[in-house]
Amino acid sequence: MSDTEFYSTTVPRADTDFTVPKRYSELKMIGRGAQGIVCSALDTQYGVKVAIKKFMKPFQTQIHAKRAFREIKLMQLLRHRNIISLLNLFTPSESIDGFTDMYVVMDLMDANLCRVVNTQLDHERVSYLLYQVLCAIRYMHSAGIIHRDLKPSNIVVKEDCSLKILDFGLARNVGNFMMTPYVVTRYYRAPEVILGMPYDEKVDVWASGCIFAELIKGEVFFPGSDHIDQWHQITSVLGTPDDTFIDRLMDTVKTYIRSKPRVHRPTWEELVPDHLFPSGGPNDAQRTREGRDLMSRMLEIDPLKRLTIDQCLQHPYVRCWYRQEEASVNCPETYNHGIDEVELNPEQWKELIFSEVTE
Ligand SMILES: O=C(Nc1cccc(-c2n[nH]c3ccc(-c4nc[nH]n4)cc23)c1)c1ccco1
Repeated sequence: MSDTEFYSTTVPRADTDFTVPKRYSELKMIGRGAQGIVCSALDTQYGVKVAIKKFMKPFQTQIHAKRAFREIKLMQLLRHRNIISLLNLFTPSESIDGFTDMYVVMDLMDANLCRVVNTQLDHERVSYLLYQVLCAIRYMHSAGIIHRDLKPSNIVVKEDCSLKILDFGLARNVGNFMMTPYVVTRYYRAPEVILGMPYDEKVDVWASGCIFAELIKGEVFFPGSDHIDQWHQITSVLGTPDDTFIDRLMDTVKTYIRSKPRVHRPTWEELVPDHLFPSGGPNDAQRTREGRDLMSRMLEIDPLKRLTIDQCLQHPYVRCWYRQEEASVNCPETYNHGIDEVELNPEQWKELIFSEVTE
């Protein structure tokens, strides 16, 4: 197998050790994801800092295996400055019999967007962060991928305000059933997903709009406690949608919504008043008007009325950042969703993932 020299090191605070090639040193724990533990490290071969994520027995269950395999395939397929990239992939196991752990090496960023949403950001930073989210999502759509689970915890940033999307959301046919103790965050789920309607790329525009509103408001815009409450939050803030949308719903849902008292539609000046936006800059008043306008067109309950990603990128609030190489570049290949539908047993997943890691 590989002629790489490995060494084992216990990472402070992490309840597991990392067995990695000697080129990686100074491992420090930085986070714990649903699939495994993440460390920062120094890649002495290039003199750069990297993030290393350890997947423990990624083939143990169908859900873990499918998600791990999909994540690797997508990181290999998607090459965009606003999407986390795969720098290295390895396992210390010499043979498939001993194969247990897999390690993924990625760009190291400075923080999760969760850490940033409740800080006071000026229009320049807010619009630049939003622009980068839109570029990443547009690029994923060009590869035939709809994220469906975009949220601040899946986004990482650097001091210079550069941003990368961390993961690739949910596979098409996977519901949001997860046995792990992690709570599924639904605050960013589009109305059509909550109401079980057919959905398309517009679901990612909704999520981006929710993240934008959170950056401005400093707190979650639609904090639903569960599925039904998520719908209540949305309608209590935006008002009951008009009949053109409700008529397209399934009868049971239509009856339910019509059974509720109609909520009046507030103005967007009432929803996000000026004082929530950055002020004090020379053209902040103009930027606030542009920002509120874009937000209102992203957070349209009816996906048919909601802006497309390309229309968002052309909006004055973010158009100032527009550059072809990131805002209109397309992924040269489309993702083969067949991978998401394949059902394998743990032994088959183990072989498939091992071959992917060692090829
Ligand atoms: O904490 C620091 N950085 C930090 C903070 C939060 C995320 C990342 C991060 N960068 N790259 C990644 C790739 C994957 C993940 C991931 N988290 C779950 N799953 N995957 C996370 C990252 C990095 C730090 C301290 C000193 C210098 O940086």
